[in-house]
Amino acid sequence: MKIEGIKALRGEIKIPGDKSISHRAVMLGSISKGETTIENVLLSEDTLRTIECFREMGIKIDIDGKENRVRIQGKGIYSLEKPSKPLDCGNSGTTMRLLAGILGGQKFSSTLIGDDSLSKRPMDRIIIPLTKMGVNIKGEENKYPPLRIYPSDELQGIEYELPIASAQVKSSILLASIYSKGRTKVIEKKTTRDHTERMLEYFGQGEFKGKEIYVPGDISSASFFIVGASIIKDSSIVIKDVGINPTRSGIIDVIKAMGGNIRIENIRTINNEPIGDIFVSYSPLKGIELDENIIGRLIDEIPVIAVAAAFAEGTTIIRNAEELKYKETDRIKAMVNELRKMGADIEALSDGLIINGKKSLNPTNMNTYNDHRIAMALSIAALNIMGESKITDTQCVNISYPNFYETMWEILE
Ligand SMILES: O=C(O)C1=C[C@@H](OP(=O)(O)O)[C@@H](O)[C@H](O)C1
Ligand SMILES: C=C(OP(=O)(O)O)C(=O)O
Repeated sequence: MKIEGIKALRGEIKIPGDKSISHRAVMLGSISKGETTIENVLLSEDTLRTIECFREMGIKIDIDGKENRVRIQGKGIYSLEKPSKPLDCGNSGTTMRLLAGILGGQKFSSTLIGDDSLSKRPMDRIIIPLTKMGVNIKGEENKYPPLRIYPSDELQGIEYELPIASAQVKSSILLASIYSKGRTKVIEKKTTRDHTERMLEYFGQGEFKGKEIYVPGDISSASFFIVGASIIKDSSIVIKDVGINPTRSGIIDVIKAMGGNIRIENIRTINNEPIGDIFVSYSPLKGIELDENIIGRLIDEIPVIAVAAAFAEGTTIIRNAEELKYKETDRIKAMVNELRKMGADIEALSDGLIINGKKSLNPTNMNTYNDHRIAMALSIAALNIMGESKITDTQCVNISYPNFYETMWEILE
């Protein structure tokens, strides 16, 4: 992909549906009774993996790609059928970790596999609490995929304090608790996204009934354009219908604290999730130190926050973000390597980054490490650099945002 520096980002855009909410809607729809319709669902490689896994287990799911709509014919929490082959989660950590919670309560054996990247990501974080609940789950070296899950006696609710801030671990436990006897309580010291809690409430207690769901635009996908419009002079954009759940909106707080020009209008709630329109325009940014409690509210936005920091005046410090090492790639290492190629002053910490901003950076050749967030963050940096940058392997944007480049071309001037 060749990207040249541009004058501005201008216009009104709509962002595809939230990835986390789309996964959860497909999962809960598949174990509910009756029809669930999901509007504005994200149809990307990751969410299609979740859909395929439930189809493998006998759930009828119709996809209308033109309308971004999915219809699920659910038959209840015990209606899943034994899959005839391993369930392939591809690149998607959310699919593997959340699905393991549901599969733990089934009366059949199953295996969860993933691609090279997912196969290196830690699963002991779910194996440990699920095992405490009575789930019979095994990983390679007790830690890595494939995960093998065997039927077990009735599961027991647990009280569990999350040792790491992870919505995927929390959600895996909550989904297993649907199949458990007694109460489950998950304690988190640091805020992580609460979409599972909100959606469980929306589907109702006891037996889940099929529902209509509208998925808000993904604030993580919006963040690339929020940063782009903040750093590229003369930019002014509107991003319609974005999810602004407070457990996800750390990016807005950070850009505001850096001196960004950003406001939210038309705030309303749809199926238990807040949504609004985000207005962003260019404003000179200054470096800040991120509060440790905000990290869970913007974990996937750190690569693009690093880009904002690279062009800001002064120093930005990000700590308590060791989790970045366990994503699709080591995102600390990837951002340091690639931003340095552009001439940025950036240093890796064991749990974060220190970035001294510069007025301008240089065009160069960059790698994405096949990580969608790295690809999109670097693309935004390239838009703010005079001359032509080249980025290899940008097809990985299909993991979370298949139309990313189309939208980008649409609004650049
Ligand atoms: O629950 C979710 O949908 C997600 C939680 C986060 O992962 P962790 O729970 O591993 O932090 C995030 O990075 C991922 O993109 C989606
Ligand atoms: C880490 C991510 O997703 P997952 O964990 O589902 O692979 C992400 O989308 O940035």
